[in-house]
Amino acid sequence: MAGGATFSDAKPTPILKDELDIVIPTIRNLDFLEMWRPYFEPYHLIIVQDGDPSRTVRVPDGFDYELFNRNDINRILGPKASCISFKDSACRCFGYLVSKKKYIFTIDDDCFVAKDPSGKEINALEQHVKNLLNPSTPLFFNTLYDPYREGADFVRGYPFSLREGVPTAVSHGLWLNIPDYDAPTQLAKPLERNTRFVDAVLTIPKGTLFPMCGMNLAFNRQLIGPAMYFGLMGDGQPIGRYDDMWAGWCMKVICDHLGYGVKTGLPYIWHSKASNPFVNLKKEYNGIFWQEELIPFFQSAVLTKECTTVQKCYLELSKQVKAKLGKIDPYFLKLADAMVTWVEAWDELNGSGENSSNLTNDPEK
Ligand SMILES: O=c1ccn([C@@H]2O[C@H](COP(=O)(O)OP(=O)(O)O[C@H]3O[C@@H](CO)[C@H](O)[C@H]3O)[C@@H](O)[C@H]2O)c(=O)[nH]1
Ligand SMILES: [Mn+2]
Repeated sequence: MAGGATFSDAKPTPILKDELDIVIPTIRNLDFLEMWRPYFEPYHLIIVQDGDPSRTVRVPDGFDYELFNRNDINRILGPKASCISFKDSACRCFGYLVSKKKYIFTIDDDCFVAKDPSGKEINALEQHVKNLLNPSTPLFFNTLYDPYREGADFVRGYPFSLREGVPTAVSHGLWLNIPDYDAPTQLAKPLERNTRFVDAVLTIPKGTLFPMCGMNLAFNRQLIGPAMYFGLMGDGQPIGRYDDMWAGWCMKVICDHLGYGVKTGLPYIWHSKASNPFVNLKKEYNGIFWQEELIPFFQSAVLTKECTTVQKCYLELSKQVKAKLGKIDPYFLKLADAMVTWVEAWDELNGSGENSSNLTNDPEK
């Protein structure tokens, strides 16, 4: 062909390369990154080292990262460090605080690259970005799942007035192999593994809460960052393994109020490690019965029209936590205060977000 097209052999720039940070909480070495290298190497990592700050975390060569241990958290936040959990994966939210990027992907260090039924490796980061850059449909359920996906669309009867969708704030990925079961379920079904790959992304309808798991999660930090506080857990706290749940409930109430969407489904990661169910039972047991009162609280939480920014919504929620949940346990009074401290720390490091209510509805902007 005369003058045939020429193709440079330059690799395409990884999507959102300079707009996304990968946040990893860890008490281990990070050899797991070797498997993720093709997907993560172009991105900046924020490693939050939990536990003993004098321990050295081994990070494979070639990654661009910042590492923060407890000494760094205390140095950067001063007294406000009290809102960041110690000896619990909830510490990861410090990474959201110090990031300067528009998007966050957080992943646990026992999560590996999964394969789809065809045997192809799943680029979890790429799928999360697709989920975040495409709108959500929380106001009317599309029975053919994600209408913005290649080869799908809105089905007959779907109102055209709603087909623009709303900006997506959170993309909640799932897990093959070890599913995110609570301790009682883990104890009852120790050998159960999740082998079911469901090729779907769903928007969680407005007004519906869900159990958000933090091990394979991405979000638009600019839209919803101040709400992604992983509640006080671990050392000195009467509850554990409910940090991500707490964040998910607060976040969803605020997304519903501000008109943002939350998706769940693809991408899958391979969760390799079943943590000890007996240890988990000790951590979770308060949460297992407290949640029977927490869920109705969030289901009935009302945010007024004065709540025009995420911070204002979050501070209003913390007031309601203090007023209505303190009777369950004094822990919730401490948690309500920690929620305020988190917003203060967020505003100190990132500005008050007064203009965040003027965010465009264009998920690209
Ligand atoms: O004290 C700690 C314990 C762990 N980490 C880091 O946090 C993640 C998760 O740790 P792990 O995989 O051991 O914990 P899981 O029982 O699988 O639970 C996690 O998965 C979700 C719930 O199922 C939720 O994300 C976690 O609770 C790893 O990166 C550890 O290194 C920590 O920082 N501090
Ligand atoms: Mn795990």
